[in-house]
Amino acid sequence: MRPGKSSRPRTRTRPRHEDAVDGFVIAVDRGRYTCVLPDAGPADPTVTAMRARELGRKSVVVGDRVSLVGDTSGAPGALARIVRIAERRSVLRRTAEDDATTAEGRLERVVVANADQLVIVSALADPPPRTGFIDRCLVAAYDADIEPLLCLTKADLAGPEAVLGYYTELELPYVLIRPDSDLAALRALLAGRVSVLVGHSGVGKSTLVNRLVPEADRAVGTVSAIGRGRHTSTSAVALRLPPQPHGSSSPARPAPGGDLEPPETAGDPGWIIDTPGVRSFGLAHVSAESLLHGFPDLVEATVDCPANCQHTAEEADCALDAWVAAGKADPRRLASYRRLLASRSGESDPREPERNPGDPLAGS
Ligand SMILES: Nc1nc2c(ncn2[C@@H]2O[C@H](COP(=O)(O)OP(=O)(O)OP(=O)(O)O)[C@@H](O)[C@H]2O)c(=O)[nH]1
Ligand SMILES: [Zn+2]
Repeated sequence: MRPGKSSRPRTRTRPRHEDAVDGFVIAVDRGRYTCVLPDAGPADPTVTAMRARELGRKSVVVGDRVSLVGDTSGAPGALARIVRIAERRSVLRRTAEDDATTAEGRLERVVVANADQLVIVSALADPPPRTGFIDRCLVAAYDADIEPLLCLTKADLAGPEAVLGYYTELELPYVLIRPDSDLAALRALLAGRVSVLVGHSGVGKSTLVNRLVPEADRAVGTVSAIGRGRHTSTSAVALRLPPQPHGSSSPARPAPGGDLEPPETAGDPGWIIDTPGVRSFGLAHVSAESLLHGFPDLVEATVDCPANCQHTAEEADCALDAWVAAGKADPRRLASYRRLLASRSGESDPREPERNPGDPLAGS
């Protein structure tokens, strides 16, 4: 051993990567991972990386915090290697279907790692809001331990009363978006956080993303694409929100939906993750118990249920029926919960066309 050199043992087969740098995965495309380094500004190059073999079968998804070795210069053609994935703060999952007894239902996908917030984008008209879809998203959010935010678009076409009435008991935070609305309240709720946007085709998600991040240039009214003129993709992509002029990123007014205070963010405008391929949230990975947590307005009732109550309509003594009959929750909420319960056990529901697997880019 040469003096002056580190005495730490080095194995030839497993380098320890103490020189690794931190990266944040912003896009995944055919085995190539686009990462940003923590101190990089918007103008700095991104780093393209591949997985190191030592990761085994662990998948790397958008939102992952990783350790990078190799060429992290971001120069054209440079390729780094991902050697570690940091422990995830949250994991947003979906299955292709609801029924865990089918092959598709068992195919569980991690959509995004480390998100703080799930922004459920729903139009108030054209297409009409689908509370079944929103309820699904809420289940996925609570299951992943991610805070939901209801983002109601096309507020110029219809009022939010019906949707908000349905969620009265939940005190869901929400924002209303119209073409001319100033996005300060939404930006305040996005600041300092990583927020995932989900929504059906046509709800105005791409329009909203383009307003929030003009340089993202997401295709509007057609299939969504990553970047300018590139192939279309169904995978998620993280976009850095632009810094706001001083003062406007933390308005004094709270979100109209509740008492949610914007977090103290030291000027970090946050990140949004667009998910063009996610048109539905199959919930086969969510236990019946966790499913109920997507319905906090119903949870309390179930303490009066008989032991092992499945809470289905067939359960004669399920306390949920009395709870709703007594006016303590909206009957439509119970119906929605039971629809999800039923679809998990393989019963199809004609009222929920979003469950039909198909081409997610078909725009239907
Ligand atoms: N009236 C009204 N129309 C809107 C609003 N936001 C978006 N639109 C229109 O709604 C249509 C769909 O918008 P998109 O942004 O493409 O919707 P999307 O959710 O991204 O749907 P995909 O492109 O299929 O992913 C477009 O014609 C938009 O111009 C809004 O706030 N009000
Ligand atoms: Zn019950």
